[in-house]
Amino acid sequence: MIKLSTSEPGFAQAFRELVNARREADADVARDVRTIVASVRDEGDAALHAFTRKFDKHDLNDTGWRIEKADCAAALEALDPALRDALQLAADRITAYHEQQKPADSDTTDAAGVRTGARWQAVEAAGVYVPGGRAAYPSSVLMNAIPARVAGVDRLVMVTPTPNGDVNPLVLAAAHIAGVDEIWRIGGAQAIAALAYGTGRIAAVDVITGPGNAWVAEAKRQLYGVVGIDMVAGPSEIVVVADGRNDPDWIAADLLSQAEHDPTSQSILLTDDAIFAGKVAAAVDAQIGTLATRATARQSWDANGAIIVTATLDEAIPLVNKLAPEHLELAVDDPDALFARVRHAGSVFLGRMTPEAIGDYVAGPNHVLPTGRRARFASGLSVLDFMKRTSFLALDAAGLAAIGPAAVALAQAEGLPAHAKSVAVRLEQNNA
Ligand SMILES: NC(=O)c1ccc[n+]([C@@H]2O[C@H](COP(=O)([O-])OP(=O)(O)OC[C@H]3O[C@@H](n4cnc5c(N)ncnc54)[C@H](O)[C@@H]3O)[C@@H](O)[C@H]2O)c1
Ligand SMILES: N[C@H](CO)Cc1c[nH]c[nH+]1
Ligand SMILES: [Zn+2]
Repeated sequence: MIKLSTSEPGFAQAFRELVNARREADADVARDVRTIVASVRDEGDAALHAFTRKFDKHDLNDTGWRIEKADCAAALEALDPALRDALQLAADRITAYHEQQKPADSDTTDAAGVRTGARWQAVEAAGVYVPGGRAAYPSSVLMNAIPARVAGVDRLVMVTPTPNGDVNPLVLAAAHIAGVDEIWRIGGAQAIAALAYGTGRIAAVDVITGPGNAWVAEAKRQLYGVVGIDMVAGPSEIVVVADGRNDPDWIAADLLSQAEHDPTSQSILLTDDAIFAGKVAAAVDAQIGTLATRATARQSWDANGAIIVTATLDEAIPLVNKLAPEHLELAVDDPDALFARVRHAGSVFLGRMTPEAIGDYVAGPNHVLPTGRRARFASGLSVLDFMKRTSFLALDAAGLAAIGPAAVALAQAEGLPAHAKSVAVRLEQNNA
């Protein structure tokens, strides 16, 4: 963990280095992903079989390639009732939030008599990636699959690695609640390539969504264009802006909640209180050893964690905008005052009683969010990621007479006579 203070002379340079540090795909990951993607494209299921044996340590021919719907129904049935209720509460809240995102079609006729509009439709097939390497993510099943269902996707395919052949029943139960159609026991870059190109067993999809580690994120990036993607959602991140009136233990827990995801995760505290900063650092060290995930959290905190002391909390916000974090907590009395000045963040958690983890599971907004400063230009997963828009237009003779001559003039100026003619012939007939 690095400690910085805006009052120190070397701050600008040190902060630049923090912002520009590459935690995700390095050159080796990009190269390895290219090899994996090419193998799956050329060898299909044989490559999936080999990579699954290598990375997930099981033989798909023994464990089975697919998880059947009946297994998911049985997993839900067998679930501890409290967990079943928790999953259902999460699913209901996520559904309600995402229902509000459904876009409206438009169809208007303007003053020139020209009818224009747009019609939204779901993609036919969507593939959702549910991480499963270090931890199983039933919550990510709901966060991916529910928006797809709300959008109206016809075929919803889920891929998730099952390391050593072990299946997490909660993941299956969540898939049942969310209405997933197909589940394949594959992960990593090979799973993304299989969804993009299709293999003998797995039919290709139109869009792939979901978070994952560096190999998953890089595969999505490389395959964008062959297939649609939501965004690049890699290792988790959190920035907490907190004043000295917070309980250091609470803030330390918030920082560790994202550090425990991945050694390349990043947790950063910004505070205007140097004494509080020291207390949080001590609380992180005290708590880390108590976590079952301590090895991962320790690596993440040591390598990528930061505590930055600012002169005022106002001074923290431009720094937040440079970091463009996946998650931003504003643990202050008047979070809206700071929030008004936040331009770049995937999701913002307002006030002392809104820990980021509540958004990971049950609040309703999506937890699949842009990482690696991509919140500058990307947004969290939504119903729109599973839909596309077709525009349409209709003119009658009067409408064409009103705007056609301008089209002819522009076509001629572009040196495209066939364009000009296709409009002009109709205008001439109108005038005849
Ligand atoms: N941004 C978000 O919205 C969000 C949400 C949830 C989770 N996450 C992130 O998802 C990630 C989950 O990572 P995970 O590892 O637990 O699961 P994962 O499913 O993303 O990755 C596991 C797969 O990675 C591949 N892999 C592992 N080592 C490899 C290597 N050396 N070479 C090639 N491929 C390799 C394997 O194929 C394996 O199946 C974490 O980084 C977490 O922070 C992000
Ligand atoms: N924090 C992750 C997104 O970065 C999502 C998640 C799932 N489970 C726990 N957390
Ligand atoms: Zn999380």
